[in-house]
This record gives sequence, structure tokens and C-alpha cells, in this order.
Amino acid sequence: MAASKIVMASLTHYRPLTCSASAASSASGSARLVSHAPYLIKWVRREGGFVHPAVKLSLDPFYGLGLAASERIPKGSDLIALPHHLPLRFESGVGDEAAAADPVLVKLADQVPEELWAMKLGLKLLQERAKVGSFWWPYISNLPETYSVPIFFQGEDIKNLQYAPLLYQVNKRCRFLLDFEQEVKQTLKDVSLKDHPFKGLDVDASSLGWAMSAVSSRAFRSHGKNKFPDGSSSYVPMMLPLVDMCNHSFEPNAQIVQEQEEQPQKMLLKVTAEREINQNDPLLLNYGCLSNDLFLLDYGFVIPSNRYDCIELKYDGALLDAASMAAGVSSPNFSSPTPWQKEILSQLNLDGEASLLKVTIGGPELVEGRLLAALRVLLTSDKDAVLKHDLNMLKSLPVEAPCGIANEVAAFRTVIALCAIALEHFPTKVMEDESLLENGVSAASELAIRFRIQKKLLIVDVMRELSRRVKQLSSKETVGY
Ligand SMILES: C[S@@+](CC[C@H](N)C(=O)[O-])C[C@H]1O[C@@H](n2cnc3c(N)ncnc32)[C@H](O)[C@@H]1O
Repeated sequence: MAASKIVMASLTHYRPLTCSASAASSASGSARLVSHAPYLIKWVRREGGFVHPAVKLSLDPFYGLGLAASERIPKGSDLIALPHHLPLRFESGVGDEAAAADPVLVKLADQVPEELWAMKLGLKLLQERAKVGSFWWPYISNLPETYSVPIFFQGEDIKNLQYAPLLYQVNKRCRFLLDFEQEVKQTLKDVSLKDHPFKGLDVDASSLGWAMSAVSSRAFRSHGKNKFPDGSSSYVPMMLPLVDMCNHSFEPNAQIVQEQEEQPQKMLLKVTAEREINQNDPLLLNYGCLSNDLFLLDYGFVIPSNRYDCIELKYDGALLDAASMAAGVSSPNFSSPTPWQKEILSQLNLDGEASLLKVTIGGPELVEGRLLAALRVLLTSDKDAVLKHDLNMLKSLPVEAPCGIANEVAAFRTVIALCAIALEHFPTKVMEDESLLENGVSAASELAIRFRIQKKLLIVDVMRELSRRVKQLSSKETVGY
């Protein structure tokens, strides 16, 4: 049974800490923990924060709740400013900034792997959710009741994603939640009610998943107080009340500005209008230049034609030989590189003990520089032609044909064949996916199908772009450049 199925099976609706899996789209994810939650804007103002008079909450049919302008707002205006005590951090205490977190909570948080930082802050969120009279209740009660992230998908919908790297991540998170549920239960079994971080309430994989998703889909990572020796600062994840009602766009009209100095009288951070905002326009922030894998895993949505989306594959000599031969390249030797080629592969971190074999196709680079360099180097026997260039040139797509046109054409053709192999791994075609959507499916299936359609379209786009370049290069070769 898929781990997520077990998370689903553990769902109960009577506990205040329990989350129901989203059987709905992100739009109807607008249902809140409390149906008539306290008015968020009023609370932020009452607590000393600033909210521009033209900023209002609004409901978007696709994005759920959001913020919008009730009248035109000039560029550069402050939209929201939050004082130090409003964000929810792992170690925050109202009236005492440096208040240490509860020792039992710290012990639990220490068991969370670094990459799942959202779970750590999620423990704090669960603690505040369980606390009667929590300072953050006006904020928490306004959080969505459900999330459309794949840890809450049924096993069938996880399979519907059809993309192994994401399936792996989803299963990993589900497994973590199930194991962590046991660890939490074990740690809390002898803790007295007085010291219990969740006031004696039951915490299971489902409530942990709710908290992790609430944080991953809403927290911002801002500069912390701790400075590293090089002057840079650590990143502290925080939940930013009201600010986190802004939805995402790669063309945002607002941005978060963090004050450099943490002075008590100053606001911790503010949101400003990056350009003029017209009446009724939504206020949009850029959550980051992320792939659809991360948008789906952390936020529960997929962006069509996402220019930062890519596919991952493993650098593997046998696969590359097969792709090259399928592309009509004669006697490729990816499986048996010469010593000088091997040396370059290890400089590219594609050979040797600490090698990093995951490479990507798509995204702004089109072909990851390390993969492109490896192809250029392995598809030539002309060592001198290669050694004329430094590694950065070999990795660069805009540097056209550094090892000659025939070599570049062979490299591109190999990537096109790799793409064709990747496409074949999907059990369905885009047209079949589209007809499934037309016939109507559950919200989770729809999300999974939309995700895989985008992956396939991305691969087709890369193939198209590289074929265009091959054609262009071939015509240069025939006119004797
Ligand atoms: C930081 S919250 C924004 C407020 C949220 N809409 C709400 O109702 O509370 C992020 C969530 O909003 C939704 N969202 C934000 N931007 C989106 C977009 N561009 N497309 C689809 N959903 C989006 C997703 O459900 C995401 O997990």
C-alpha cells in the first residue's frame, strides 16, 4: 500500500489537529480551519502592523483566497508591514523575542532532516494550533483546512504522476510522516500534560502532514540574525500573517523587503508595490523560480508552460551510448571514455566517488551545462580541440559549437534521442491525458494529469528547439562555415 494511502486511512475528522486530505481543487482549498475566522487585516493592524487602505482579501476561482487592490495603488507604495512579533518562527515568543522553544518540541524538531525544514516549523504551528488562546489564533484559524499537495493523494493518483523523480519525493515524504508519527508518539508517551507540547492532543501522520504542507506552501525564508564569517546570514523560515495571502506569479507586482537591522521600533519586513497596481488587480509575489516538481510538492499546484520546469535524468554511459546510436552517431564511447575524457568528466562531477549524476534537460539552460559539456567532450576524439576551451565554455549553450559543427550536431541529436527515450517512459500520450481531463476526474487526478502533461510538453519543446538548432547548424556546415 502506498504510504500516502496510509496517511489517508488515518484521517479522522473529530480531532482539532487533524487535516482532511484535499479532495478539492486549490480554489476550493479556500475552506478555512474555522469557517468564520477572525478578520485578519484588522488583527494585523491592531498588533501594530500596517495594511494599505486599498488592500483587501479576495477570492480567486483558481488560487483560493488572495489579496487584491480595491483602488489604484501607485508603484513603490508600502502594502503591508509586519512588526517583529507577528511572524511565526520556530523560536518566537510574544513579548520575548529570544524565548527558547519548548524543550520537547526542540527534541522532536531535532529528528527532522534538514531538507524537511517545513516540518520543523510545522511542529511550532501545531503547538500554537493546540494552545487555547494562542496569540497566533487569528492567523491560524484563517489557514486552509486542506492542501492539494501529493502527500495527500490516493496511491492511484501518485502513480498518475508518471514521473519517477517526483514519485520518489512523494513516497519519501509519506514514509517520513509515517515514521515521524511513531517517533512523536514514542517521545510524548511519558510526557506529562503540563509539559506536553500539543496539550495532550493526538498528533498523527495526517496532522503532521497538514502542518508540513501549511508551512511549505506559505512560509518565507528570510535572513536571520546569525551571520556567517563571510558576512552572509542564515535563512530563517517564518510564516508571515496576511503577507502569505498573496498568490504567486513569475511577473509579480509586489515584493517582500526585509529590514536589514532588527530594531524593535522598526518593522521586520514589508511588502511593497513593485509597479502600479490597478483597481481589482490581485497582489502577486514571486515564490521563486521553481520547477513544477517543487510547486506541486510544496504548494500543490502546477504552472502551465513553466519556463523553470525541467526533467531529471541520470548521467549513465550505457543510456547515452544507446541514445547516441539511436540518433545515428557512429561509435559513441560514453561507456568507455579515454583517460583525458574521464578527467574532464570528473571535473564536471560526472565521474568519481563524489560524483553527482543527476542532470537536467529543460529550464532556462535547455540542457544542463554539465551534460552538454560531457556530450561535446565524449563525442569527439580531438583532444586539442577540447582543451582549447575552458570548462565554462564547454558547458555553455550560447557558445556555439566549440568543438566543431559536426560535434555540436551529434551532441544535440543525442539529447533529442534522450528526450525521445524519456517520452517513451510515460505510459500515456498527451492526447490520452487530455481526453481523460475532458471526461472529468477527481481534483487530485486532474492535478496529477496536468503535471505529467506539462512534463511531456516540455520534452517536446526541447526536442523542437534542438531540432531547430541542428537544422541551422547543418545549413552552416553545407555552406562551408
Ligand atoms: C501562500 S498561499 C496563498 C494564499 C492561498 N491562496 C490561500 O487561499 O490561503 C499559497 C497557496 O495559494 C495557491 N496559489 C498561489 N498561487 C497560485 C497560482 N499561481 N496558481 C495556483 N494556485 C496558487 C496554492 O494553493 C498555494 O499553495
